[in-house]
Amino acid sequence: MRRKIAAGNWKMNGTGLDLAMLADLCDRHPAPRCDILICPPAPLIHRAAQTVRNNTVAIGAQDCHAEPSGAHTGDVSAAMLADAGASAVILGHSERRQDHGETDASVRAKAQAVIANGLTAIVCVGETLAQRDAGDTLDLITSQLNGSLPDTIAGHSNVIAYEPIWAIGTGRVPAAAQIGEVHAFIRSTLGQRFGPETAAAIRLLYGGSVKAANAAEIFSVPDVDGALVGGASLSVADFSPIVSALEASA
Ligand SMILES: O=C[C@H](O)COP(=O)(O)O
Repeated sequence: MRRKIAAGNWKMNGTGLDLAMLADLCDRHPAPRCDILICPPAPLIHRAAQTVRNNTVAIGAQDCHAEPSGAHTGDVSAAMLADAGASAVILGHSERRQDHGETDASVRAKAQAVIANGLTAIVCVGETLAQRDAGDTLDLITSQLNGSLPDTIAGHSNVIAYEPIWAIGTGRVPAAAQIGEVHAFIRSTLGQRFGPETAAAIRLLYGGSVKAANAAEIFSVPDVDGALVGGASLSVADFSPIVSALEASA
């Protein structure tokens, strides 16, 4: 049975003042029936991990370098993130693919580093509106999965987030049937490459304008094991109801 995940991606938002939200979140979900993960900006990871220490919320990062150390100014390694208290790393988010030219190959190298350091890799895939309108969604997802995932993975150490780019921060959400089609396709594609047992263990998250108002419907879709939430993860008032909706579906 896959344990569901409510993951928050703060993106480039938040300062130390915003960490109070984490204590509130822990208080509101003292014994959650799903994993709860918050990925703040890198400078906040250590303090965030201290804030939630021994509690119900895990802390993750939004990116890392593929190398363990060296002359890579401004970058941080997976080992450094683990040392700071992170237990997961988001990789290949469309904003990083767009803003920093990240490729499937670089995402794959980062995923290998993350898994080698005992962290959970959350690998993001998803199409643009033009790709969807052209009928290319499933081909694009296939090539992103093939290129971004290492050859050797364990189900429990990998999460895939399906984030249609046109749904991110726009308030537009695919129909439940569209989400279900892509998630079922991802599960089947993973099964062909890694075998049915591993594919059945990998958690598949949906991301893109998830809010309290639409969470229950999204979580009712087969093969949706949780959400990667952007804007609505910045406050307890917005995020806690999403966690509750996921707990209710678990
Ligand atoms: O990583 C999170 C996604 O990009 C979704 O962001 P959003 O919930 O603000 O649409």
